[in-house]
Amino acid sequence: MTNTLRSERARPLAGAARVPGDKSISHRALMLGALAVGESVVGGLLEGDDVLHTAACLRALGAEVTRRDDGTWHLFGRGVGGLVEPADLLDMGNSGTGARLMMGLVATHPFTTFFTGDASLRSRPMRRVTEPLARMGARFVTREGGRLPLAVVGTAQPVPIRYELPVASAQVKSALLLAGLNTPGETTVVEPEPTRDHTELMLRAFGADVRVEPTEQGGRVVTVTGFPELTGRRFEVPADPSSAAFPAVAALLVAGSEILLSNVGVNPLRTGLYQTLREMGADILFENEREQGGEKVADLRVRAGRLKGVEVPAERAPSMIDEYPILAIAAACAEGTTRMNGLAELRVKESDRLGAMARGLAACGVRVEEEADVLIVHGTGRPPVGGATIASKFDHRIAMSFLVLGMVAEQPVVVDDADSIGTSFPGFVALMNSLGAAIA
Ligand SMILES: O=C(O)C1=C[C@@H](OP(=O)(O)O)[C@@H](O)[C@H](O)C1
Ligand SMILES: C=C(OP(=O)(O)O)C(=O)O
Repeated sequence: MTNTLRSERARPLAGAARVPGDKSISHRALMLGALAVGESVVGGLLEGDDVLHTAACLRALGAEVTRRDDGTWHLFGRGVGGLVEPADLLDMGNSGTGARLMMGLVATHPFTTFFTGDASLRSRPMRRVTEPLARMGARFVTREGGRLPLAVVGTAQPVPIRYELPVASAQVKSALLLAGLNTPGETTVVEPEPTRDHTELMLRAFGADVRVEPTEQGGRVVTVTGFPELTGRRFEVPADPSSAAFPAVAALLVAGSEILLSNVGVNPLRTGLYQTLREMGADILFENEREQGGEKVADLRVRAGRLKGVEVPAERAPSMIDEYPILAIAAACAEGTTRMNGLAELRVKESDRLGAMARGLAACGVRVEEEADVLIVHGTGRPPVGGATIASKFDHRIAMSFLVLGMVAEQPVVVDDADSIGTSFPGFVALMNSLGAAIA
């Protein structure tokens, strides 16, 4: 049976909440803990399905990964190059990050690994990682289109490469840096625009030598030196700014709201949504800004207010790539037109998010235009009609975005299958309802 959810008009949102741990950082903390020598302890880990799949895969690769009753995760790693051949397929579930980073990890180990995932992940492009990893010496057996299921035949004699990313992707960059750990010499990735740098920051914290230099065109050159001695450490995962986006936008849209979201990661390469919302006139404060384990965090205070449409430049996409669905909801309630540029990558996420937002908003009475890589939303400054049932296509961000729309729309919004929310935001419904939503 599918888990249908219905979101009705909310009362003004009030109170404080802490959204779950950052998904990107959680994957990386487990992976580096599995490569480090000695014990690593991770607090605040996201216990969503995507990250739990990564934990299970690392166990299959020989690392000791356990959860204690106090909620901390304890890892005893195998040392760089010490992973062992898994006895079965690795199922990455719904997770593009898990699949692509893990493929990098095993590509420079001398054994064979078989990867699969759910229907959504099996439709996503993998050539973007197999192509550069093949240059390092790994071989791949893939289906038509280079999609999962696929086999990685890892190389015993990896060669370091310098690779220019054709698309800005933190996942591809990270896959290559992780492959570079068990490779002699220096592995270099050139990114056309800066993307989230959690891998670089965490590699350094675990003891690796990582150099980052700007390019003249505004990109970055990232270099990792092979065979570092990674040492186990304690790590506290901040709350996920991509998850905080849902209660934050809900509080902006429901009149009379004021909420506080604590301990949210505000790495500048992740905060494009908050910058855009401020340009739309939103009242969002980053209070008590501080640093935690090499990452910036803050408490977000959000107050409701009127928003106006804006143009979002394509260069901002990497810093808010997962936030366009919820931004489109804010745009639908704003006064005037919002034009979001440079969205080609949205077509290859858990679903075609550009198409899904355009169709869902139109069904809720919003005037939208969809181009190949542009979404244009015409807001009227009044709440949309709503009243539609949205096909979420097992995409967590589509499901959560339309449940937020239901909180302000004239008529309730129904999401046909909300199980996907557990991939990134377990406890979403309870948290939103504790603030004032009516989702059931
Ligand atoms: O590196 C990461 O943790 C992520 C990178 C982004 O993907 P791309 O690298 O495909 O842009 C993002 O969409 C994903 O949710 C998480
Ligand atoms: C795109 C996302 O994740 P992934 O690529 O890891 O599946 C996301 O969380 O929005």
